[in-house]
Parts: sequence; C-alpha cells; structure tokens
Amino acid sequence: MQTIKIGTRKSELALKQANNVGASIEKLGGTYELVLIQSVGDIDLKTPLHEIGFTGVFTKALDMALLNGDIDIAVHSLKDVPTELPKGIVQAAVIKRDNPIDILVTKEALNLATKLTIATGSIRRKAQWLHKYPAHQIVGLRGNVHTRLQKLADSEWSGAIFSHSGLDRVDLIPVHHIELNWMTPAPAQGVVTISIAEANVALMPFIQQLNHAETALITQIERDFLNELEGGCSAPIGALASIEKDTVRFKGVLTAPDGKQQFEIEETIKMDQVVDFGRKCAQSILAKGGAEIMKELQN
Ligand SMILES: NCc1[nH]cc(CCC(=O)O)c1CC(=O)O
Repeated sequence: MQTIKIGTRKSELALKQANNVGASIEKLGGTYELVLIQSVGDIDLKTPLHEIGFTGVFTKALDMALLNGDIDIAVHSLKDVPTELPKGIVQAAVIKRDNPIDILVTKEALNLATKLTIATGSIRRKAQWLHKYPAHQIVGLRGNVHTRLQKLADSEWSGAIFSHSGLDRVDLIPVHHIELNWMTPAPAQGVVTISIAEANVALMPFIQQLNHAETALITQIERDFLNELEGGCSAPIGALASIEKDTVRFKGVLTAPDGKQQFEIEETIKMDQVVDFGRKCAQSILAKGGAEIMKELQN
C-alpha cells in the first residue's frame, strides 16, 4: 500500500491529533506522512468564528485538498466539522471519544458566587455560563490553545473556558481548573474524525478499521440534534449522548445568547429505537419554545 497522506491544520493540537491517527495507521501495517494545510480559521485569528460567515471555517481547505487528491485523508476535531459535508466528502472513521467536558482554567482558587470576568469565544459557552451565573461578565477569546492560555495569564480575567480533551492532548491541563460537569459540551466535543473523498474506494476499507462504532453512534445522534435545530446558522447548542448497556442517554440544550432562556431535554431510550433519536429530541426542544430562539438567531 502507498504511504497515506494525512492532511491536517498546523496548530499543535491538530498535529497531535493527526500523528495519533498516523500511529494507528502504522499499527495496522501502513505508513503515513503529514501534509500541512492552512484554514481560514487559522489565518483570521480575530473574527469570532460564528461571524466568519460560512460553515467549515477549519475544514474547507482540507476538503478541497481531498477532492483534488493532494491528500488521502483529513483529520479534524469532529465538533469543527459542519453537519452537512460537501458533496464528494464522507466520514470514513471516528476515533474513540476522549473526555467530552469543558473546563474552566483559573489562575487561583475562585469564589464563583462573586462577580467574575470569564473569557471564551464560544457562543455556547458564553450562553450557558450566563444562564448559570447571570451576574458574571463574558469577554471574547480566540486563538489556538497556547495563545488562549497565554492571553489568560496576561489578563485580569478570573478564568477562561477550554475543552478538556483539547488541553489534555497537548499536555496543557493547568493545575488550577474546574471541571464544568453542569455544562453541556458542543456536539461531538472530544472526538477526532477522519474524512475521505467518496471516490477513494481503494483506501476506504483500510481507514474504516479505525472507526469506533459506539463513538460513531453517539456523535451521529448529537450531530443530528444539531442539524435539526440549526438550519445553517451557528447557535448556542450543546449535546451529549452516552451508551449504558442497551440504552442510549441523551442531553441536549439550546440557550439564548444572553443566557436568559434555556431549553433542555434529557431522554433515555433503548438502543434498538435509536433511529432519528437526535432529530426527535431537537423537535421537542423547538416545540417547547426553542423555535423562538432559533428564529431570533437567524435574523
Ligand atoms: N473551538 C476550537 C476547538 N475545536 C476542537 C477543540 C478541542 C478538541 C475538542 O473539543 O474536541 C477546540 C478547542 C476548544 O474548544 O477549547
């Protein structure tokens, strides 16, 4: 078999994720090389992501490279991948999920009952934080993991919110942090995915060996929930599914951007009824009043 060209962004986290996939390819007897590709999300480091104006800020350049054959596979954080893939691109495999939760990195022990300033660039984290701590102030924060940690260190802020898995993969979980178990993570947070060109039928079966079936099932539910709700705009949506024996548990959250309103659903169903579970949960959120929030976000 030919050396597999893995396309990746060049941030330390992206490289780590791509090399982890490469190591799995080697375990299966293959060889790989990395091809570094810049995305719009890496060039424009200022504009909040939800304002950049098209989906796939981190994935589009890699999709193009797949389609024109510059790379064989692309490795992404699944939460950065639009729920609707471009024509000709398919998900070949997802890797077993790491810890999906968000954490608050702080400089010292904090009293959350006081008026604090918390940094995040994510509209979901901001909305859920303000819902729980209405007296707090949120400030914007973008950039890769290193940059964000440095900005926190150089600031007067009390803390900043990060993905646990994102920090953990580059060994950067600081001493002072709080696990935000009450916060519902982004759909597919903590999961790495491998995209491939649909036309690359020769390589598909080999890459599919890397797929973790349970992770594929729960992330499909989370992304169906997102897709059914969002209709093309980015919204403060959280979703987390998990498997317990023969049942699937799901929690989904849609929050108004200012945190004043939040619609939640928590459901458990039998595994054999899982078809369309995510979509049904989204419809229930919309019926409860979530449709109003989505309408406002579209304007
Ligand atoms: N938003 C950017 C992003 N995309 C994927 C990760 C980390 C890996 C993951 O959460 O799956 C991060 C960093 C973060 O959210 O702090």
